[in-house]
Amino acid sequence: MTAPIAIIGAGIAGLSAAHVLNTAGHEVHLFEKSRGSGGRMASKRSDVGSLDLGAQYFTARDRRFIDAVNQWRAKGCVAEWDPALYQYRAGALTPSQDEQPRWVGTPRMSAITRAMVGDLPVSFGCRITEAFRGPQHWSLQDAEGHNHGPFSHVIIAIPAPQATPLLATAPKLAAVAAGVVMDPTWSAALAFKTPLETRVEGCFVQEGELDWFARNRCKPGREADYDTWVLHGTSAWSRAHLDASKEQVIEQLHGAFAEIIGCAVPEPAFTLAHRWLYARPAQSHQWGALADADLGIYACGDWCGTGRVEGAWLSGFDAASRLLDHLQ
Ligand SMILES: Cc1cc2nc3c(=O)[nH]c(=O)nc-3n(C[C@H](O)[C@H](O)[C@H](O)COP(=O)(O)OP(=O)(O)OC[C@H]3O[C@@H](n4cnc5c(N)ncnc54)[C@H](O)[C@@H]3O)c2cc1C
Ligand SMILES: NC(=O)C1=CN([C@@H]2O[C@H](COP(=O)(O)OP(=O)(O)OC[C@H]3O[C@@H](n4cnc5c(N)ncnc54)[C@H](OP(=O)(O)O)[C@@H]3O)[C@@H](O)[C@H]2O)CC=C1
Repeated sequence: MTAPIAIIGAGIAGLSAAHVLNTAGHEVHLFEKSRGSGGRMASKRSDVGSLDLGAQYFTARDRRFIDAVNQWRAKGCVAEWDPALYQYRAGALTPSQDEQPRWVGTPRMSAITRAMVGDLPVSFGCRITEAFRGPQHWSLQDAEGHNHGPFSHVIIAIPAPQATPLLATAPKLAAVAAGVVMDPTWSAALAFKTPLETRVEGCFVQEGELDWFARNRCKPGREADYDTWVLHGTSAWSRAHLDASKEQVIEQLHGAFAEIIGCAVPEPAFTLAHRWLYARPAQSHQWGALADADLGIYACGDWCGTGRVEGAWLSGFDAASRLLDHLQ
């Protein structure tokens, strides 16, 4: 019997790879350090409903990804989001509608990876710390010292700085991953009992602390008891405030939002902040995925491509396709 393929990371890249391999008849096993799937597409359940603190929406430009999005739409876990878009630049907030289709998971962003997991075997709450290559097979060690294996191949689908130590057996791949810089993003959520008197539903911000903010509850399927907003700091601001307290971050981003939004902003009934240490690669790459076919180890994730949801999905697809090619 052939040993299964190990996939480390149950974000969209790891699950995209798992789907390709599973469809081709291969047994896979996923390892995920968190309690649920999704990674940076996860949603936070809170007293004011679930909040998309990471990815806000995604676009689909590649035909293969468009096909996947259409399948998710048919299953009901994705819907189009057509917000009233604005931009803020040179001190002015102006409408900035465009024709670009934008997609979100429904009823929350995490619904997509939840559907992708389906019946696949996943070990949740299991952080892999080492990957060893024996004479024939791979084995993995987790943070509690447990061993997992044997596996025929390993796909590492986690952010580059976290992937680097797991690629120690393949020094060339490790060196490439080590050279990838990933920028942080501070995310804050505010919830108001009384809706803010504004038409804005999403805003690209081109100056100051903020990069983007959106009215979370206007996305399809979201709970609507509170008027919920998600605010993202720029990479530069987030890096400069990496060690700030959550209270300081909420205060500053709330203040910046109140300056821009152009209506009265009362004290929020609920707030939270989340720091994404490895939010996005500082620059795009065109690697697709990294592979050492002789060893049977692969690395993928948004950092191998465009640094977005589509890029992560395509990278997982590419890693799995290369593995299948190498098996032939
Ligand atoms: C604040 C923010 C806003 C964003 N906005 C958008 C947007 O609007 N549109 C867009 O297209 N993209 C956006 N992105 C980017 C998008 O979310 C990512 O490109 C994409 O989700 C990355 O997917 P991934 O599978 O490569 O990585 P991840 O989602 O990071 O998945 C990796 C998974 O591996 C797990 N893991 C890590 N280390 C280990 C380990 N050692 N062992 C086991 N498991 C491990 C993690 O818990 C995680 O679940 C945003 C990202 C952030 C942070
Ligand atoms: N914060 C993070 O860590 C992080 C944020 N990411 C953001 O994800 C979206 C997705 O990018 P994508 O290319 O899929 O979407 P768009 O085509 O909607 O946006 C791309 C950039 O183009 C500018 N833009 C697009 N539409 C408009 C508009 N109607 N009015 C004004 N500007 C628009 C905008 O860039 P600038 O603010 O002008 O620099 C968009 O950012 C995207 O927002 C990323 O920033 C991805 C990964 C991590």
